[in-house]
Amino acid sequence: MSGIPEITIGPFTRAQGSIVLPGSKSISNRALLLAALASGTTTLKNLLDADDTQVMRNALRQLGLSVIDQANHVCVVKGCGGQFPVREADLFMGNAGTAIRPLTAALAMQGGNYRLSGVARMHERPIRDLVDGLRQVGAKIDYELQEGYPPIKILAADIQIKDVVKVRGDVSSQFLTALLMALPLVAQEAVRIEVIGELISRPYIDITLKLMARFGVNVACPDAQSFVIPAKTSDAVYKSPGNLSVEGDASSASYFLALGALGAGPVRVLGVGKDSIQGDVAFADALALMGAKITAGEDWIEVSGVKNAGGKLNGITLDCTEIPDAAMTLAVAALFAEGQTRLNNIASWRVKETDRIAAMAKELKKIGAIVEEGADYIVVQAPAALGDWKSPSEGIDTYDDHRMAMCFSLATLGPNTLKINDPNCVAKTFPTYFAEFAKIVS
Ligand SMILES: O=C(O)C1=C[C@@H](OP(=O)(O)O)[C@@H](O)[C@H](O)C1
Ligand SMILES: C=C(OP(=O)(O)O)C(=O)O
Repeated sequence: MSGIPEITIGPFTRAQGSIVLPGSKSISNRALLLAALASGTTTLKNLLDADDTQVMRNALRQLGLSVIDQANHVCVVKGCGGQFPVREADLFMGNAGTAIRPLTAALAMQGGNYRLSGVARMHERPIRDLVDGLRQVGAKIDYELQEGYPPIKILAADIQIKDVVKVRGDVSSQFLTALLMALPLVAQEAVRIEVIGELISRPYIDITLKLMARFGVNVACPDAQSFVIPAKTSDAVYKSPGNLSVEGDASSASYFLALGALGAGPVRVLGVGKDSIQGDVAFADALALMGAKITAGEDWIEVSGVKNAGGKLNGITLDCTEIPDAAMTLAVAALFAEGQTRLNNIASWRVKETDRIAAMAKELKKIGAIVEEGADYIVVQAPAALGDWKSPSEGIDTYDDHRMAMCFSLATLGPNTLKINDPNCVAKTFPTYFAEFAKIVS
């Protein structure tokens, strides 16, 4: 990433305006892969243009697909009907979990030889539960460096479908998502995927199921831990829906919604609303619980300040397993709340772009917050008085984590100027973040 080393911004007192959200990362990468695997041509509208979707597009092109970017975030994908034209490839997946995990599963069904690697941090992000799931159907996958982590090599193998495939769901839901999207390609008989133990980040599974249904594959869910993939009736199991419009990104919306609460608002996000299929729209409910004034329509949400007369948010205790990404925004909003905010069930933060619990705790403390971290929780208490807010001269470190940079931009609604290091890491999901932020704050 070409990078300016830092930006120094704020302090701001107001936030007001509206923003058209970029496309959802989760929907974009699922739609790209399903369109590639489908029969027919799919025109994707409002596709996210960012690092995570770029690595997916590049990988699909390397695999022999026609993936044509057009103006205004339109992308046209000619599907291959289930079999990638290229049988050997070395694919770079950056730090995109939504690219490497689903693609690994789809490639393991192909009977070709592939290598998948990423940035250094990707090689510290687990993939074992997915590999274990794929090995149950005969996939041959080797770890190149460290057992359980990318880079991985997929070797040509005969896939033998079984009636039950088991997968753990407590480290990442993306492993289940990957199996759900890939197994229909080889399901001569119906296959039941059984989740062992807790399933975190469940709303992302619902996104997967809804998109698979758009491409013609309907998965049954007889109970919360089981998913039944129907037996395939033709070689090309996925069928293009023709056009598919990607919703605005609900996780990206969270920063602007928080701004609407901290800076009196109104701030309106356009592109997600009551009809969204993304779990992170529940961030608006969490913000309401903290005292923000929220209204919503089918495809917009607006925040106009805070309900209570003092104009301050109140701290909350929340189980965040269903909103792991937007929960980070709550941790920084907690800087502006009366009382402490406790975010529970966030162990997965530790295996994402960085160890987000440790990073969040360290940087919030630099600003003057009182923070306690545990294996799977964080407690944040605002600086006691205005005079206790600090503006660290070394700046806020962002750990190559887009969400750290976006979250900490909110702290500029405090009393001080803030230096944010490596702001361009937002390119992972929201390259224009700071330009949009600048339009809203004053
Ligand atoms: O499937 C997805 O699109 C995602 C699932 C979540 O990951 P986990 O399931 O690892 O929590 C989320 O944090 C990530 O940004 C996107
Ligand atoms: C966890 C995230 O990304 P990934 O899709 O790489 O898991 C995220 O965007 O917050």
